Amino acid sequence: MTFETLLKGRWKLLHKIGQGGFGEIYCVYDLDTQQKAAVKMERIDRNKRALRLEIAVLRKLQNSRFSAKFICCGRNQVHNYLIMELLGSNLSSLRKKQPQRRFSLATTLKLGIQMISSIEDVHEVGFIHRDIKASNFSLRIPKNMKTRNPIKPAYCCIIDFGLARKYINSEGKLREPREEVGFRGTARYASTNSHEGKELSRRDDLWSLLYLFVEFLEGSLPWERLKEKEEIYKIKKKFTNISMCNGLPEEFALFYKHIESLEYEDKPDYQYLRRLLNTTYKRYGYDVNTKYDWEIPQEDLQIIRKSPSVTKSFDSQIALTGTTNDQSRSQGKKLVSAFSKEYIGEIEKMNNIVFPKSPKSKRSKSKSKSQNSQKREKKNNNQKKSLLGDIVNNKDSSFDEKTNNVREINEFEKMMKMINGDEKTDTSSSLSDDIGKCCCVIF
Ligand SMILES: Nc1ncnc2c1ncn2[C@@H]1O[C@H](COP(=O)(O)OP(=O)(O)OP(=O)(O)O)[C@@H](O)[C@H]1O
Repeated sequence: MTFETLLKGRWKLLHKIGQGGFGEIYCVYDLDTQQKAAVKMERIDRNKRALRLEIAVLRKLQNSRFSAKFICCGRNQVHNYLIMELLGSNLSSLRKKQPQRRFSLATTLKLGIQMISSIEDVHEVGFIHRDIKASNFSLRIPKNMKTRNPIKPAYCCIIDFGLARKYINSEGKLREPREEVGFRGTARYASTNSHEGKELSRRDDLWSLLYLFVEFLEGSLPWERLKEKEEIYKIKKKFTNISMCNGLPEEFALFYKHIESLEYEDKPDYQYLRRLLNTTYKRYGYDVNTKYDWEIPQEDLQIIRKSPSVTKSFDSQIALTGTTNDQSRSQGKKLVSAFSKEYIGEIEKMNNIVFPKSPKSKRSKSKSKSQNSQKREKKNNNQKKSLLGDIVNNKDSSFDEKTNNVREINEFEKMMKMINGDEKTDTSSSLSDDIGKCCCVIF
């Protein structure tokens, strides 16, 4: 290492825990208190300096439950550095470790409520974060939550203020928006205002948060595979409307409506947004005992891992928590991922490409069938099964008498041909496959 490994003669550098565009994060050991901490280091010779701003914001946030504790800052020959409370995993890496890379509804809501509060606290001290994304939220290590202070520190903390901007002046008044502003933030989560070079305000942090919720619940964002800002913008623009909340509990649409109604100067109603998530949480039967996904034992997680959508994750939570509320169960069924399918099609169209279909998309396709069509399919399959039974038992029965469905007749004729050896059996449409499908539906 090119820098001294003992900072201020007290903090010993242990190992690297993070790397971002602005600096490197290391775990350090405090020789005085024998506690671990985190240090963010920024090279002095860097053109862009962000650490100073970061330190300023972090210091202002010291009364917030949702911020890492500031310890000290300093500088050596090579680096400026900030020493702060050591936090745990960030939400991006946690999500990626979950089955299908998504959080359950319960975990999303629990985190979401804290994330709203953490953003509110940043706004309260006069800054907009401008880079809201999952890797900028980290969990507090549980032992750091023990405190004599009556206000218990929160579990989820907001970090990284390198792109923050003051939106109020020294008199506490809103700063005039600039005419033209360069893009700020991370393309995947940036609001459309940011793509359009507009001055960002409090509402834009919440737009990014809404994208994050969709990503948490769906496992990805519709523009996930796009790299170019302009392309991401085109898709966002097309779909940044209420339909992005399709398949999510209706409170997310209300969340959407609220932030959509906000102008540059408006203060968001954070309390209302928290209440929305809290209402969803209760409506689905979750309570204080509902665990975060990473607290659920591996064997129980297997149930969730098998599930193709949020609906199933939700059902698994019910199974795990023992809640048998029929109403909330049926509401949970509404949580289907119509959203992603719609977007993937659009991205393919715009870019003239076809993404390989994953098993998941096939599953969600079948899942999106309405109950009626599922019933119809079951009835048809029953007919098919009884017909097959008739064939096997050599009963004299004509398919026309059983059903008028032309598709079924075609399938039946195909089967007859195969039985009579007129048509080659292939893996895509074999009689055994058809029988297999019938069995799947019936058993
Ligand atoms: N106090 C902390 N304790 C533990 N880990 C931390 C701490 N601060 C940051 N990290 C980890 O380091 C990663 C990068 O930190 P941070 O986002 O502050 O750096 P950055 O250079 O601004 O990153 P980016 O360019 O991605 O915005 C975080 O995602 C987090 O996992």
